[in-house]
Formats: sequence, C-alpha cells, structure tokens
Amino acid sequence: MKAAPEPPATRTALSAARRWVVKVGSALLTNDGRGLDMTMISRLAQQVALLRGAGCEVVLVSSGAVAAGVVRLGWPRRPAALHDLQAAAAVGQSILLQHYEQAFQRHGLATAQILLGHDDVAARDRYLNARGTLTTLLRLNVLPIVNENDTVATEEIRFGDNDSLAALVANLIDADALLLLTDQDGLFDADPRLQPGAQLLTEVDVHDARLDGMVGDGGALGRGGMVTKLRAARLAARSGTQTVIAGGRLDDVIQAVTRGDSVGTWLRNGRQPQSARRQWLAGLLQLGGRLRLDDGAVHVIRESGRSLLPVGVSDVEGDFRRGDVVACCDERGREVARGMINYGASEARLIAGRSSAAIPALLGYAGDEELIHRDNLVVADFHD
Ligand SMILES: Nc1ncnc2c1ncn2[C@@H]1O[C@H](COP(=O)(O)OP(=O)(O)O)[C@@H](O)[C@H]1O
Ligand SMILES: N[C@@H](CCC(=O)OP(=O)(O)O)C(=O)O
Repeated sequence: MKAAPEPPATRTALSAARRWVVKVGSALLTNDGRGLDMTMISRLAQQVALLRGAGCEVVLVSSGAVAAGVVRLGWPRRPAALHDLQAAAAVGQSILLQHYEQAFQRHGLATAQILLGHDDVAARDRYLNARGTLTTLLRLNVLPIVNENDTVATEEIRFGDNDSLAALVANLIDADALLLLTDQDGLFDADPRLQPGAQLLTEVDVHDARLDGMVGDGGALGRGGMVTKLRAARLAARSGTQTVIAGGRLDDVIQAVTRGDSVGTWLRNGRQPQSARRQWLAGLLQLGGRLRLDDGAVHVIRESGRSLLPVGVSDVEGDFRRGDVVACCDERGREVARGMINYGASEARLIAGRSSAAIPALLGYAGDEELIHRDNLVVADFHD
C-alpha cells in the first residue's frame, strides 16, 4: 500500500492539534437563511464522528436556530425585530438539536446542548462552571453542541455573529485549533461576492493589519461576514489557538483541514500556546488574594505541572471569590504561580492544609478536589 503523503510542514500545528472547536455558520447550515440544510447536517455529523474516531476532542458551535424557527413558525422571512428573532431562536433551537442528535446517533455519538452568553465566559465563576461542564462532557465522549443563548443575547443575534462565541469557547477549553466553516472557500483578498476576481489566501499571519482592509460583512442578510471571523481568530489566538476558515461544502473538508492539507485559509498564530495562555491569564484580572504553599506543593506545581491541592496550602490571605485569580507564594513569600481558584476565600480557609477527601465533610458538599486546576494555573515568576 502506498504511504500517505506527509502534510506540508507549515500546517503541522493543525495536524498535531487534538482539541478542536468546529463552528458551523448560518450561511452554510441554512438555505440562505430559510430552513435547515439536512444534507449538510448529516455530512457534518459524519465528518465530526470521523474526527472523534481519530482520537480528537471536538466541540461543535452551531448556528441555525433562528432559521429553523422561522420555518416552523411559518414566517416568510427572517424577522428584523429583536424579540421576534429571539422567539424564532427559542422555537428553532430544539429542532436544531433534535436533528443533530439524530444525525450523531447514527454514528454512535451522544450530543449535549450548551447555550452560552458572552457574560458566561467573562464572569469568572461562570467561566469555571462552563469550562467544567464542557471538559466533563469531552471526558464522557459526548459531543457538546454550543449556540448563543439567544433568549438573552441582543447584539450577537441582531448581527448574526456566532464567530466570537466560538473563539470564546476555544479560550474556555484551551482548544488547539478553531475551524470556522462557512459558505466561501476561505478568506479572500476581497469579498468574492462583490469581486469575482478575488484570490483565496491559503496562509496569513492572524495579526497582519492588512487583513482588516480585505474583509467585509456578510451582505444583505446582515451577518457578521469575514469581519467577525477575523476578529474571532484574533480572540482565539490569545489563548494560543490556531484558526482555519474553510468552505463547509467541500468534500471531507474537516478531514482535510485536520490532516493539515492546504485547504481554506490558515490564520497562523505564531505564539506558543503556553506563553499566550500565561499572558492571557496573568493579564485577565487583578489579583484577588494570596496563598502560601509549602515546599512540597511548590515542587509539584513547578516540576510536575500538577494541580494545586488544598493540602499544600498553609495560609490564605484576602477576600476573593470562586474564579478570582490568586497569587501562589512559597514559604519566603515569593510568587511562584498565579491561577484561577475554585473556591472563595472562606471556603479556601476551611480546606487549606487538609486532604481533598475531607472536602465534603468540611464544606457540606463535594466541590472540586483541586484548589486550582493545573489548566488554570500559570507557573512563572510574576512581578507586581
Ligand atoms: N475577504 C472575504 N473573503 C471571503 N468572504 C468574505 C470576505 N469579505 C466578506 N465576505 C463575506 O462573508 C460571508 C460569510 O460570512 P457569513 O455570511 O457571516 O457566514 P457564516 O454564517 O458562516 O458566519 C461570505 O459569504 C462573503 O460574502
Ligand atoms: N445564534 C443564532 C444566530 C447566530 C448566527 O447566525 O451567527 P453566524 O453563523 O456566525 O452568522 C442562530 O442560531 O440562529
């Protein structure tokens, strides 16, 4: 048998990616904004199932609720009024998920519905909750399907932008890569709907300022277009994620992109995931408090990259809430790490120095066994 050709070296960041966020836009999933394209849903399900079968973790971010709702309500077109859009989304979301559940069931995959708002990612306690649910679903081999919580969203539903939500999900779960599937083959040097001679860009630096002059909006349907996709790629890059924009109608496009083939546009992010994430977390918030760690805890978080358990903490300073960022100091008061803490200050004081197994008895409920999960912990020398 002939060996498969090696993917081009430049796209190894994609072929090596294990955790993917795949976003499917309205332009692809709906028949020009009216009704769901069932063939597209089953083709997507097949490709996502193959990606899962190849050992990758996948979160799907899917639009389409408004379009499905408009058809179910018998409306002739997508409404303009905000409350009508929200009502249509509420009707359509369950239909959308029903179709996905059926399509993925054929491949032996269970699905879960996640409705998120931007505030859920910005508020620290909800960030931890959303992250915990998504990563647990991934561990359970369930496919999370995310959409905007349109009942409470205003700007995003009006402008039809699920791109930035997909980027926030990529930040939330530290995705290696984000794939934005749309109706065009990728990012062109001008909007191909307006300029038929526009050229497809196969690889660009996500931070290249010249791109801003090339992207346009989504046209008459009032969608986000490439403006929101470029913004999303930059947002995702903050936590080290690579982004590809590709045409969802191309055969086996998900397999081609994830293999590292030269399809669509790769918006290259030159920053190392670790340092991008460190900078993002460090700059995210003001410090809410300080923990003093014993030598053993300093050693394991530094040398083994482990989570911080309550047992390694000898003192808790400050008045912080679950999800705040706290400094972790050694016995001499030097800051050795910074992280987003799973407990508020009073609970942290109750469990500090104790085994995680004692948490239910100490607090009256079974919370996280880590005080700071290793994924939310940045080990470095910080200077205030
Ligand atoms: N430089 C560009 N390259 C490709 N498409 C562009 C560009 N500028 C604007 N567009 C428009 O963006 C549209 C895709 O965005 P949108 O309709 O919001 O899709 P989705 O629903 O998939 O998010 C394309 O149909 C195209 O007309
Ligand atoms: N959340 C809404 C609209 C979001 C939307 O259309 O976004 P996009 O696919 O980026 O154009 C829906 O599911 O219909």
